[in-house]
Amino acid sequence: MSSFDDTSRQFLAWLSKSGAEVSNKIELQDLRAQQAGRGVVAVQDIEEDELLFRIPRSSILSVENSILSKEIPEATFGHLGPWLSLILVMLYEYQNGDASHWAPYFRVLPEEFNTLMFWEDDELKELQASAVVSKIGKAGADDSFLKELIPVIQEFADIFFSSDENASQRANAMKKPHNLQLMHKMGSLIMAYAFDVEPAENNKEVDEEGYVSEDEDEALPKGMVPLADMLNADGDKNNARLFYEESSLSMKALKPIKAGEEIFNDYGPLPRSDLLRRYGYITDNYAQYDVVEVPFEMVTEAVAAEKLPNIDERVAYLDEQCVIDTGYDITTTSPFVISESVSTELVVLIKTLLLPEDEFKRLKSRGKLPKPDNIPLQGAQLLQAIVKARAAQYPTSLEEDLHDMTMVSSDGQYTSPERRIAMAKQVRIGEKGILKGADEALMKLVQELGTFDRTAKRVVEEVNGAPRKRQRAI
Ligand SMILES: C[S@@+](CC[C@H](N)C(=O)[O-])C[C@H]1O[C@@H](n2cnc3c(N)ncnc32)[C@H](O)[C@@H]1O
Repeated sequence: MSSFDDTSRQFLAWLSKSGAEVSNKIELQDLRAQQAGRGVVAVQDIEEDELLFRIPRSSILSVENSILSKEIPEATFGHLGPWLSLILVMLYEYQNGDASHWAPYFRVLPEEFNTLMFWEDDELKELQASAVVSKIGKAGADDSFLKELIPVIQEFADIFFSSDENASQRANAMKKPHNLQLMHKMGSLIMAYAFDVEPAENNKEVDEEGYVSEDEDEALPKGMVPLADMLNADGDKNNARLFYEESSLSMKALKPIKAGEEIFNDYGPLPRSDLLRRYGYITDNYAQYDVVEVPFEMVTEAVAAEKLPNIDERVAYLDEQCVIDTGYDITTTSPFVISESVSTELVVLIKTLLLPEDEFKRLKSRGKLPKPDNIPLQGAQLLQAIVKARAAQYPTSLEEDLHDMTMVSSDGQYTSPERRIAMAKQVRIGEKGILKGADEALMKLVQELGTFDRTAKRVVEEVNGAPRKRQRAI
């Protein structure tokens, strides 16, 4: 048995000693040949709703369960927030080595990551103009480690380093690059592995009609749930879900699963760019969620070229109406249909900026906005100019990328530059494909709107799409 399998076995033994129940119809398998680390696979047929495993709440690696939370004031954790609090606890448990209750769990967690946080600059460059590059947030994370997390470790050094006589030096050394890197690793583990853990007791107030009050600001505590986080995900292949019970968390089958099939969780409908940022892998099954973000500035730049009147007043009004955002999404649909692919806000923004002055004043006086359908000729032209400008931000064309296509190979090193570059290329090909589809459809629409006649009406409806069902108030 390889040491990889040995580590899995020891982890499972630790888990059942901690009170977990694991069905003998599943196995934790070595999926490294598919570059997927470990994964959970059915070894016998499983029925819908069948229990796959049950993990006691006490096995969750969380702030609540760590002894650190008995030693450090609650207010300190409150101040740090769920994310940094869990990083603090994980650092503490990790540096405790074999003395930590979660030592066998740490041994199955990865040490190497393909998430964008760990990419070299020349690897990130391969993502070209993808908006995801600006969302990695490495500098921001470093800043919170230095300004928020390390001061807590320094303040409670004796507790954190369990009365080591060098505790304060060790706390000061947390600023060193290798320790900041360790914090990033813990942060990446949380991003790719942790669950938002629903509390055992539902303390939410129930109103007279029996509805539970939802406080949107109330962030659920994060927790690392052993084994539940060994499930991979692959787009729509989700076939299991974690259910929160009073003293345990149960993973159950959502549908019948055949022996030999992998058991998949649901990481959400993420575009491949975000999947790469948060989870460090991509599969074709996420291509359906790809998206291109058009920055707001790109819209104002295109509008500036049109020399339209009174832009500032209109932008201020649109801001009041919550239409102004940092960016707007264009998504993938085949064929491209404006009403489904272009963000409603972007269409409303363009239509408002193009309104004749008296029409704008009339809508504004009634606190209304134009409908997000039936974009006029000038709007379609403007949108096409924006799409072209966005595509021009990528230094290579879609055709060049497709000509020199490197597939994401499952051979070789997991974190090799070749693998990362191939994944980046897939992301940018997806984004350029969306822009190409949008450009072609808008070109058709512009031509038809330019020479509008009865037959053209059909084409216009095809590309514009049917009127939106749920529209913003007008
Ligand atoms: C919650 S963990 C799942 C367990 C993980 N495979 C392991 O060995 O620790 C999420 C990580 O698993 C990997 N992963 C998940 N689904 C995958 C898939 N379909 N293909 C390849 N890797 C996948 C990615 O590295 C991701 O960051």
